[in-house]
Amino acid sequence: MRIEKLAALMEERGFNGALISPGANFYYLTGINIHEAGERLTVLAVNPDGEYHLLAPSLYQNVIGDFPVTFWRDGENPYSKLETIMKELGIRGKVLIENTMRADWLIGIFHSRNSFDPYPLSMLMRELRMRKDEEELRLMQKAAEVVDRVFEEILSWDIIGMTEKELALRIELRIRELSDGISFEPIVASGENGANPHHEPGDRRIRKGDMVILDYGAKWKGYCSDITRTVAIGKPDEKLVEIYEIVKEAQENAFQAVREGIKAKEIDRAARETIARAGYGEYFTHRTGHGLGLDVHEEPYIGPDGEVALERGMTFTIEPGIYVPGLAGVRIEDDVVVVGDKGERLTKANRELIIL
Ligand SMILES: CSCC[C@H](N)C(=O)N1CCC[C@H]1C(=O)O
Repeated sequence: MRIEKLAALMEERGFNGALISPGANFYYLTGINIHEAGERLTVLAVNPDGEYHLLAPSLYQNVIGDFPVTFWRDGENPYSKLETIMKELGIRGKVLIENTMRADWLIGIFHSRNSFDPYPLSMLMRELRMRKDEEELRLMQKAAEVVDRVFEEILSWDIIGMTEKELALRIELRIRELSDGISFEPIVASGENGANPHHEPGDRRIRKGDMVILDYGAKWKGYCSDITRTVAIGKPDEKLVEIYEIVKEAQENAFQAVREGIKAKEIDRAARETIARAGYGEYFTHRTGHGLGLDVHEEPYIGPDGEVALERGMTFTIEPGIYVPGLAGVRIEDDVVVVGDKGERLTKANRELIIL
């Protein structure tokens, strides 16, 4: 069981407990999906002996099932109940805290039981979650198939004249129809807006001569996919074709570098050197990729500082880009898994320059 694996690591590293709020780690450890806990305190407490107990709001009574739990009702003070749970499990001293726990919960916990020294839970969870097992890979493959299918469908839509917002909404709707939901809000960046890698779709209408970056992802039973393709609207300018081909080559070179044992930064280097050699180094303004799983951004990060040595079952994106202010952006992204002496693409949509 995953909670036992966490407890064993806690014991080995000298931690006396862990406090885990809803999110990817909580779901990974319990299989329970707490949707929208919001301000209502919800915490899983685990000790190094492998004992655990959940504190949850009573409105989740019908979601939690057969799990050791104390419920609290609106109007009660949940912090004193959590204090009791922590005392019973002997949680004090070096305690791991979910990195994304809300600050108001943290403050409440500190005030009711301040006898602990906090450490980020990610220190241990990254070791458990970075390598995916067969079942996780199967779910990630399903999430990847959804985004490949959506790309095929986009190619048949009449997108000239649509605003970025309209196209993003249509992509989101289609992802939601085919999967358990989006892994992040789709990015549609047309023309000069493409120079912002995280552009928020706006009212600009897609028109002839544009390069359009489409970056979106689906979720399948919690697991994420994340794909980017850049398409041309009408015959593109020669410079844009040149940029497209450089990004495609950088993405391929990084993919070819994937193998067990190599450090993440070597994958980044393969992409970065390709773009720098072509004279566009200053226009590649982000890391080459990021780990992918229950979170859309997780370890291992594929950047110039990536010291993680790749292992079989690790999953991440490879997504170099070139962003020229005032002109356009091009990014090509696939989801990849390490399978031994090579990588395998989970996303397989056409990477050639497509002119719509
Ligand atoms: C979660 S929003 C961004 C999704 C996108 N695919 C992405 O991860 N990136 C776009 C530019 C770089 C990269 C990132 O590291 O944010």
